[in-house]
Amino acid sequence: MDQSSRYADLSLKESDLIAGGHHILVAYTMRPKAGYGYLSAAAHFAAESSTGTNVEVSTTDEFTKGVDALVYQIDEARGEMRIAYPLDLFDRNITDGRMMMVSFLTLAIGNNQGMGDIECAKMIDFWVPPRAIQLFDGPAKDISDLWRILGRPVKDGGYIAGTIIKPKLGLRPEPFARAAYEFWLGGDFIKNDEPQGNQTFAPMKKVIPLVYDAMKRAMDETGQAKLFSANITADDHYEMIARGEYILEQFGPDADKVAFLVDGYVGGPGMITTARRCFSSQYLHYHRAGHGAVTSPSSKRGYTAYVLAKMSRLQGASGIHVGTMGYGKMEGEKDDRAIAYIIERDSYQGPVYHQEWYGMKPTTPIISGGMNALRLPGFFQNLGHGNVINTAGGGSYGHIDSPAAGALSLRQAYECWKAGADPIEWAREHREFARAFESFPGDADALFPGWRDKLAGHR
Ligand SMILES: O=C(COP(=O)(O)O)[C@H](O)[C@H](O)COP(=O)(O)O
Ligand SMILES: [Mg+2]
Repeated sequence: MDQSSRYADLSLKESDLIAGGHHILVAYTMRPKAGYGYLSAAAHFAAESSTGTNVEVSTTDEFTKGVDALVYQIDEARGEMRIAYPLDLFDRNITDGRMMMVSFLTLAIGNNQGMGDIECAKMIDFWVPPRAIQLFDGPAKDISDLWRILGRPVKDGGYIAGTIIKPKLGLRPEPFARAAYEFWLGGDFIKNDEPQGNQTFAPMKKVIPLVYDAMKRAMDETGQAKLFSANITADDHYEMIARGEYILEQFGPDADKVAFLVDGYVGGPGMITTARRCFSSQYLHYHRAGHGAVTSPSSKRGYTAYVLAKMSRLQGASGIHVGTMGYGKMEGEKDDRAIAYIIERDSYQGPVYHQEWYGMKPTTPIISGGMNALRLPGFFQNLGHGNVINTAGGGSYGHIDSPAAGALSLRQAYECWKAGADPIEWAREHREFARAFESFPGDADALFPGWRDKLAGHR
């Protein structure tokens, strides 16, 4: 059945839809299966994503048609379509009338992901009107809160040197806390790796008091504040709250130095909102492990990493992983910069839509995955600034001198970029940075050919 007379209106102008502010606009790449026309497949997609199904139903009335999603633009040659979703389609809380991300996802990237006449469809951008910006929580805390705790300027407070406790699993409580202490002697921020929680060999109620003790000792030793991002991910929201409350109680007077990490892609929007609303005084760290299943450029379905990051700001993530833009170990490209810019700026032209955030707090880009001091100067050069959290697990615990030296090498790498200095020259004056060349010789050879000769006598 061709539904294009009802679910498509190619005379609609995007500028009018934006000026009206009554729709969420979504851009997809889409290919129909062989034998299906582009517009009729797109219209069926819009029907399944809003009011319709594959046949006409007798219960439809005139009001129903007013909340149809409408295909307003197609480009068959490029395989792209754009759909306008009326705001009224989206579910609202009974408690406070607010919008929820899960409703956006069930419509805009729900049943339409498995349709018989659609070969593949992937969301590449979306635009939310001012009213929807008002109705999503947005972040409660942002990087300025961390800078304040660290005693830095609250604007452009700069690079936060972080790590992930490694090995990923298999440390018992004492070695875990020791690993934390050793990094904090040189760095600012430690996160649980995303699967670390309450394993039987490292029970949270043993680990957390030891981590707090390690933090206090590191703060005494260095005279600096330290930050810990604790994983409270759990299927059951009561369990998440129990973990969060336990951790805050244990950190007592230093509870402001605790962030909560949530595995938000595998856990879903409900987990993020549980953390956002139950612990609105804590920095909310969105870990996106698993996202590659839908965001990878090799995946022709799902949504992009840009879309994931943009959604996380609406949901209220204080920070989200944005990849390493080709400088680390995970998939990524230099122009993944957009993923950082859309969450940290108040106004940004994305791949399709220009978004205004109307003062919604920013979400920090968290740079993680195979990073070390040698890879950082190029990374900052590409991004154009260093106001990020960087967590380097292997890059810290893989430093041949110590985790503290690993942490210092990261900070020195930031300072090298900030000074506009040549990394080899910088290494002559900065020992921990120089020793990163010895620690990661494969990277050193690839990034700084001839480094051995140039640094000879300075190591
Ligand atoms: O544990 C790590 C990195 O460890 P290491 O520093 O040892 O590589 C993170 O889970 C990934 O970086 C995910 O980040 P992203 O979602 O940005 O890819
Ligand atoms: Mg990890």
